[in-house]
Amino acid sequence: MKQHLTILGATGSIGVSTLEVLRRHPECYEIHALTAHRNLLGLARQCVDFRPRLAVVPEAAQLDELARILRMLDPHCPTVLRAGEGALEEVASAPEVTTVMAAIVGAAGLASTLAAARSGKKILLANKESLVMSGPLMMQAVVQGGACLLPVDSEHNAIFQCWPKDEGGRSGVEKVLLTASGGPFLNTPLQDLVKVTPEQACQHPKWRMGKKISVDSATMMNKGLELIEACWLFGLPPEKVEIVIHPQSLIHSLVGFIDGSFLAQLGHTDMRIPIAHALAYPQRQSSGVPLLDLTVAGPLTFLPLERQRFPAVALAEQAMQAGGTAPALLNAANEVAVAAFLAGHLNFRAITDTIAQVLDQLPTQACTTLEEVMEADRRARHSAELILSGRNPC
Ligand SMILES: NC(=O)C1=CN([C@@H]2O[C@H](COP(=O)(O)OP(=O)(O)OC[C@H]3O[C@@H](n4cnc5c(N)ncnc54)[C@H](OP(=O)(O)O)[C@@H]3O)[C@@H](O)[C@H]2O)C=CC1
Ligand SMILES: CC(=O)[C@@H](O)[C@H](O)COP(=O)(O)O
Ligand SMILES: [Mn+2]
Repeated sequence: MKQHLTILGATGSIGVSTLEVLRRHPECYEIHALTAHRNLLGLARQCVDFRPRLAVVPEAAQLDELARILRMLDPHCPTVLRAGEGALEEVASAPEVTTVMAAIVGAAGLASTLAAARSGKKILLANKESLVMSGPLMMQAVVQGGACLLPVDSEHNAIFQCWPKDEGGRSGVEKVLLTASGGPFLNTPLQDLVKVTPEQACQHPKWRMGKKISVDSATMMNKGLELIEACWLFGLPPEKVEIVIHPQSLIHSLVGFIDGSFLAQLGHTDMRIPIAHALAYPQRQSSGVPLLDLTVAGPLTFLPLERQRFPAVALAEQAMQAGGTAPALLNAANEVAVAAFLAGHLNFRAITDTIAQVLDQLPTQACTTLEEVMEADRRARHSAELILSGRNPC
């Protein structure tokens, strides 16, 4: 039976890789909807190529321009255009949709991912921020909605592939080893980190990704978010998730067992592998990526995490331990600080300093609803913006 897909964030790095995998298997997939934010030309081209039933943008004011571009590229394209926040949730939960690729970046993806969970979809989760912000709420929505949450993030997809398949689902697991490349500044002298540029921070040594996640990899907030993501996906306390630096990024993560075995997943640094895996699960399908030739891969090296260089990891661990709104505050402060860094308004080191200040200033509260999570998100953004504008937040 064909899967009917909505791709949230179709114009991004993950969205484009997803479409490349789908193109290989036209007999298996039908595209219900593609969504984008600013890249209207990219979205229109995808509509011409893939003929989704719907194309969605966040703002009604963008619709005329999108329609004009689409008419110019292909006057006969049958895709219907929609706009508005509600439209994202609608295409994530429509009854005819079986599968949702959650690949919007940041908190903007939360409501639509949650809608997919509540309506029982197969969710391919790239948008880690939505799970970080709303852990218990999202996991409860998955269970109550009868959804199937499959990790696409390369590390979590690797862990999922190595995870025991017994009934309870965790027999004999001692810990999880989350591999980290170390990012572009693994060997940069610490005193030089204040002057690194957004261009340098976005030059990830192993992966081509969107700008926000690239900066997160450089500060290693990406690994902090992934630690929280792993705790929710696999039901682990943070102390069972260990981060190890693996600069080659060929082992995507490992599961360690009480008998002394490690299971690891290896492959090229190409997101089509975890995307193809999650799409076809529990079957396998070709991704377009060949197997790694181990005789030419070179040595695989591992180093302990240098905590002084990457203070973001401790901030994420503290937020996970604190629970409640703390991970949402962490995520929102990070999004504001990364955007300020990318805009040239903040030095690289000040990203984590800003997040630490926000977490110090705002109390952690219990939260059980989407509205409470979004309120925490708003408070942290406000607080971070006041800090960045040099005013004293109250
Ligand atoms: N890239 C990768 O290899 C990996 C990414 N991830 C995660 O996947 C997610 C996507 O990352 P990536 O593809 O790199 O990011 P990109 O920046 O490349 O793409 C982001 C996508 O989200 C859309 N978008 C951005 N803001 C909004 C908004 N406010 N409302 C609706 N849509 C929006 C963008 O639209 P437009 O382009 O039209 O503006 C684009 O389609 C992130 O959560 C990231 O952490 C996880 C593992 C690996
Ligand atoms: C491809 C992927 O999953 C990214 O999250 C990647 O892991 C980033 O690399 P590092 O965060 O390890 O630098
Ligand atoms: Mn990852």
